Amino acid sequence: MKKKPVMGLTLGDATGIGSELVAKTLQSAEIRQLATWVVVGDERVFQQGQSVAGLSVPYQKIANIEEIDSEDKVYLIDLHNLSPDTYSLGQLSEDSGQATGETLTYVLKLAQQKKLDGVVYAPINKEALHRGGFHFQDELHFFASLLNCKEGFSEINVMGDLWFTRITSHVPLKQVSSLVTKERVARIIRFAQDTLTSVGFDNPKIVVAALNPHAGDGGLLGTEEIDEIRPAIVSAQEQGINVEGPYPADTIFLRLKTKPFDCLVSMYHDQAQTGMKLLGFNKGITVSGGLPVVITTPAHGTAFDIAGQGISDPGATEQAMKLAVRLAGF
Ligand SMILES: NC(=O)C1=CN([C@@H]2O[C@H](COP(=O)(O)OP(=O)(O)OC[C@H]3O[C@@H](n4cnc5c(N)ncnc54)[C@H](O)[C@@H]3O)[C@@H](O)[C@H]2O)C=CC1
Ligand SMILES: NCC(=O)COP(=O)(O)O
Repeated sequence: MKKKPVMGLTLGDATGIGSELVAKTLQSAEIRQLATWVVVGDERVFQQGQSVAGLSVPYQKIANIEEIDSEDKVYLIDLHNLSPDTYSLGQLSEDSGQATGETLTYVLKLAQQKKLDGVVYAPINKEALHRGGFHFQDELHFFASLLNCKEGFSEINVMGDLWFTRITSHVPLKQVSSLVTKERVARIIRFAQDTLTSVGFDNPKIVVAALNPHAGDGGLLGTEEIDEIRPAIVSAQEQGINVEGPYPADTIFLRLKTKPFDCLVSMYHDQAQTGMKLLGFNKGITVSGGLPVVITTPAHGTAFDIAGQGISDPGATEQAMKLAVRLAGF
């Protein structure tokens, strides 16, 4: 039995803060002893990250995963697919997006073959990934396609003991209302229940946000609560799920302060992400939930405005690494 998991760690979009974050996190002895970390990406990008962070990470370069000879080293698989001469930090690059997609493909295939116990990716840029030739609405759909998953997946955010998931995610706001259906709400409530149970929650308490101002005010301000959300909640309650709502979204974080819910189901991306990120920008994690491979990432993005300055906070990436190890069963 292995004492430590073998975890893939990608550098994210090279134009952002990803390689700097990877260098900073691997500087921590606590993080290094958690797993055998296998950095996958271009060595020159990794070196750029170390230089921006002002530190040097000891690692052993290997040609493939079979060359790992110790649980206690950091390894690098150099894909040699992106030279820092071809992009500028803080500026979107198609080349970098293409390398990001190639790197994630490589690392997910290793995980699919059980040669990695999980994957942590430093922040990527969705637009660059798309322009680089990976035509998916977001990385979750890209991962699902690579792993041959058609349904049953969704983003999950984790902030300490509080979990979040969403009825809609990376879609234009004008599509949200049509996607808030009874079936979808019921499915995501069930997804939240199953996810939290699988990580050890006993009878998790789930709260569901409304879509409209003041939960629609009896239909005056919108009818999705009456027609779609409430019936889905009632149906979930009848199946024994400990779920409440819909509650007005503008005060739902206040409710979380006074009543200890375990999971908030929101209707659209910014509804919960805004509050979640305010709770601790340096702690939030995103999990690609419902896939056969453990995949985590920090909840923040590529931060082009500070790329190359060495001031990025590695806290959320460290949390993503710790959670990935836990989800991998170690
Ligand atoms: N983990 C991932 O792969 C994620 C990727 N993204 C992608 O990142 C790109 C940029 O997204 P934005 O909405 O601009 O959000 P962002 O999170 O990149 O930046 C928002 C603000 O937070 C600051 N910030 C972010 N991370 C920080 C850190 N570790 N330390 C200090 N300050 C930090 C930035 O400087 C900026 O002012 C988009 O393409 C988005 O899709 C967004 C969230 C997660
Ligand atoms: N890459 C994960 C991701 O995009 C999650 O962040 P968010 O866009 O949902 O805030």
